Amino acid sequence: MSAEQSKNDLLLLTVEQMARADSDAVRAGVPAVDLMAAAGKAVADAVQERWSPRPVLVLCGPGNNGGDGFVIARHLQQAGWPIRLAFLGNQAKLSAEAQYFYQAWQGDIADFSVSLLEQTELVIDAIFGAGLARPLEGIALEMITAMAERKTAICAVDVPSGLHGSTGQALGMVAPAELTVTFFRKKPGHLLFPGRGLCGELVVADIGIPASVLDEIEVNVWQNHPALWQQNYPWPRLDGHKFHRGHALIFGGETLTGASRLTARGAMRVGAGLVSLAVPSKVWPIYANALTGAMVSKLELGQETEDFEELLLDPRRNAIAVGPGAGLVAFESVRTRKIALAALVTERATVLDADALSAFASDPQVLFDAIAGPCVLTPHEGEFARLFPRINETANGVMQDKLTRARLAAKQSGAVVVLKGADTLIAAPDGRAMINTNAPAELATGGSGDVLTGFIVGLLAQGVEAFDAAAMAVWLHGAVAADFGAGLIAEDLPDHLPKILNAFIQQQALAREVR
Ligand SMILES: NC(=O)C1=CN([C@@H]2O[C@H](COP(=O)(O)OP(=O)(O)OC[C@H]3O[C@@H](n4cnc5c(N)ncnc54)[C@H](O)[C@@H]3O)[C@@H](O)[C@H]2O)[C@@H](O)CC1
Ligand SMILES: [K+]
Repeated sequence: MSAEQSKNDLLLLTVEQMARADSDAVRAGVPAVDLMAAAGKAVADAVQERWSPRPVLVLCGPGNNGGDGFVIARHLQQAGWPIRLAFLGNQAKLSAEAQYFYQAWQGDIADFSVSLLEQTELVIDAIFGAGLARPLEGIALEMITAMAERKTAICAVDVPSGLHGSTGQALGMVAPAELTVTFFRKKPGHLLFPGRGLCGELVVADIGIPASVLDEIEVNVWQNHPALWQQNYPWPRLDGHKFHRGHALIFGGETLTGASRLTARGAMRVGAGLVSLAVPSKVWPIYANALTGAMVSKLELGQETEDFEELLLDPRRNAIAVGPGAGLVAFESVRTRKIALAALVTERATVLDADALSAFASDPQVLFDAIAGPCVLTPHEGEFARLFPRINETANGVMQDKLTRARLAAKQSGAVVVLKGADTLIAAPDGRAMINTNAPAELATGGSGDVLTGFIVGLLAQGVEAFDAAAMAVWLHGAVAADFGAGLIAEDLPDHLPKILNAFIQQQALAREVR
C-alpha cells in the first residue's frame, strides 16, 4: 500500500461528509441501491464470521440505516438463521433504496416492542445511523434501554444507535455493541470516548464508494498512525553530528525534581543530540547527581529568568520545555510564567505542559499573545478547563465534543494543542487534527505526561514540525506503553522506547527491500 493510500484510509469523516461521499458516489454513477446492498452484505458477512447461527432480532429504523437492516435480515435468513424483524417508521417515507429492500424482505414485520428481546441471542441494531438528529425518545429509547439492560449481544450497523458519529457523544442512551460495522471510512465518533467504548470491535467495509470522492471533500481529521508521519521522522544519519540533532533545554523546578528529569530522559531517548536542564541553584546538586548524559545549568536565586535568557543566547538550544515539576506555589507560578514567556519570545520551538499551563490560568490571553513560533501545549482536561474556560462552556448542560474543543483551542492559542486522555487529540491552529487510539490504560500513571513532553521537545529539537512532533510523540508514548504492558511506571517509558524505534527501523528496512 502506498503512503498516500494509507493516509487516505486514515481519514475520518463527519456524518455530513459521509453523506456527501455517499451522494457524490451516486452522482458518479454508483447506484444507491448497490451501496445499500453492499453495506447490508458486509454486515451479514461480518456477523457470520463471528457468530454461529442463533436467534437474531433485526431492528430496522425509519431511515437508510433501517434499509441496511432489511438487507442483513435477508442474507442471514437465506443462510438459514432464525430471524425476526421489527420496523420503526413509516414505509411510505422510506428512501427508494430502503423501500426496495423492505419489499424484498420475505418474512414478517413486527412493530417495535421490548418483549421481542426475549429469546433473542443477537440483535442487529439498524435503528439509527448517521441520520440521528435529536435525542432518543419513545419506543426507540425504551428498546435501546432494554437492550443495554439485558446485555444481549449486539451488532451495530454504522454506529450503535443513539451515538453521534461526528462527536462520539450519546444522544440519550446507547446500548454497547460487540461489533460495529461501518462503511467506507471511520468517523470521529468511533474513536472518541464514550463512543469508542460503545462500538466494540470496529470493522470498516468497502461498499464501492470510490476514494476519488474524497478529492472534493475537505477532510483534515485523521486517526493518528505512523503512515501519516513516518517519512518525516528524524532517523539518525550516519554522517550526522550531535548538533544536527538539536539541543533541548528543559526547565526544572525545586519540589518535584523527578518530573523534569523524566522529561529530560524522554528527550534523550527520542534522539535529541543534547539535552540540558536549567534548575534553581538550590537544587542543582540533586539534578546533577541524578542525571548522566544531560547537562545541568544553575539558575541563581532572584535572577532565574535572566539566567535562563542567557542560556537562550546560544541559538543551538533550539527547543525548550517548561512545566513539568515547575511548581504551583505563587512564587513558582510567577517564575514559571516569566521563563515560559522568555522561551516564547525567542520563537524557538517550545512545549508548555503542566504547571506552565496552570501558571497562565488567570490570564490565558497573555500566553496566547506571546505564542509566535512553533508551540505545543499539552493540557489534560483539568488544565484545559483552566486555560480555555470559554471553550468548555456548556449549552443545555452539554459541553462541546473533545475534537471540536481541541481545534478551537488550537485556533485560539495559535499553538498545537495536545488534549490528553484515553483518546488524546492533537490539533493544529490551521484546523488539522488527529485522534490517537493506541494508548493503553497503563499510561494513566504519574509522570507519564512528563515523559510525553520530553518526547515532544526531543523531536522538536531535531527539527520536526510541531504538529508532526506532537503526533509522533503521542503515538510512540502509546506504543511503548502497550508493548510494555502491566506494571508500567513512567521511568519505563523512555527506557522502553528504543525497542519500539528499532522495530520501526526494521519495518522500514523491510519495506525498502520489498520495494
Ligand atoms: N455511504 C453511506 O452513507 C451509506 C449509508 N447507508 C446507511 O444509511 C445510514 C444513514 O441513513 P439516513 O441518513 O437515512 O439516517 P438514519 O437511518 O440514521 O436515520 C434517519 C431517520 O431517523 C429519523 N431520526 C433521527 N433521529 C431520530 C430520533 N432521535 N428519534 C426518532 N427519529 C429520528 C430521521 O428523521 C430520519 O427519518 C447510514 O448510517 C448507513 O447505515 C448505507 O445504506 C449505504 C451507504
Ligand atoms: K445503528
